[in-house]
Amino acid sequence: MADLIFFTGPMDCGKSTLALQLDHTQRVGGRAGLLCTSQDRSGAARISSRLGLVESAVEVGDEVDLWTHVVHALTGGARIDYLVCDEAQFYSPVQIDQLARIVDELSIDVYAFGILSDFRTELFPGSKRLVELADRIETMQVQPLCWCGKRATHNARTGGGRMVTEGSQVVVGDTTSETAAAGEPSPEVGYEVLCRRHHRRRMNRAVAQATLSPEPLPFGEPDHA
Ligand SMILES: Nc1ncnc2c1ncn2[C@@H]1O[C@H](COP(=O)(O)OP(=O)(O)O)[C@@H](O)[C@H]1O
Ligand SMILES: Cc1cn([C@H]2C[C@H](O)[C@@H](COP(=O)(O)O)O2)c(=O)[nH]c1=O
Repeated sequence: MADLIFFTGPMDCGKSTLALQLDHTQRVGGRAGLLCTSQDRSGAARISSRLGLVESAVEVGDEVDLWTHVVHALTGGARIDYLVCDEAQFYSPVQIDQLARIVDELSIDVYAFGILSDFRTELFPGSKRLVELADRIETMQVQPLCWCGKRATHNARTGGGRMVTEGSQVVVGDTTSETAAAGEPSPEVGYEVLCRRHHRRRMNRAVAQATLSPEPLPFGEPDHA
């Protein structure tokens, strides 16, 4: 029996990497898949992981009917055993319903990957529908950390280095934690993953660095004896 599985976690936790690993493993095992994405950071119709893996994919724009697309492909002679759907938070609820229909009526597995909530902590409509319809929800094993060391559960949007709480739900962009940690200038719009406490306090890494007093330095060298 086919399944609709939603793999979710904050930005930068390895979703696209797992999507491509899963596709590779299934193909090596003799199954045929269809890769789909929506508004990948690379700007092209592809699934791209920060680890460097890249594969071309069907771009799921608003106008795409996933049910019709898959039925046309099958009647044209293609074999499809599974779908890998990255950036699924950007799919419309109607498209998520089409994915569920593909699972139930065509017995094709659908592996969807995406973030649950936006920079204001509100659910993306596509993710909400996935939570409602999925056979299973899988939480990612790699857990990014907030600057404080706690597990990062929330996505923050930054502008000029500070957290912003207003704006369009969709603004494609990348995480800036590495550039921030290296003291490089912040881009116009970036993202940073934070624990809930620091998301609520709007305290991202740059703000914390600017406002928190430095830890007192220990006296002398540590004693390793
Ligand atoms: N140089 C690196 N070495 C090892 N792992 C890395 C490196 N750069 C990025 N990663 C891993 O890649 C993950 C991001 O992968 P990606 O699939 O792009 O995430 P997502 O799709 O969830 O945003 C990071 O959490 C980290 O574990
Ligand atoms: C929080 C949030 C994110 N986005 C965008 C930014 C990225 O392009 C993707 C997430 O990609 P990832 O593979 O999970 O890193 O979503 C957005 O448009 N709006 C938001 O609020």
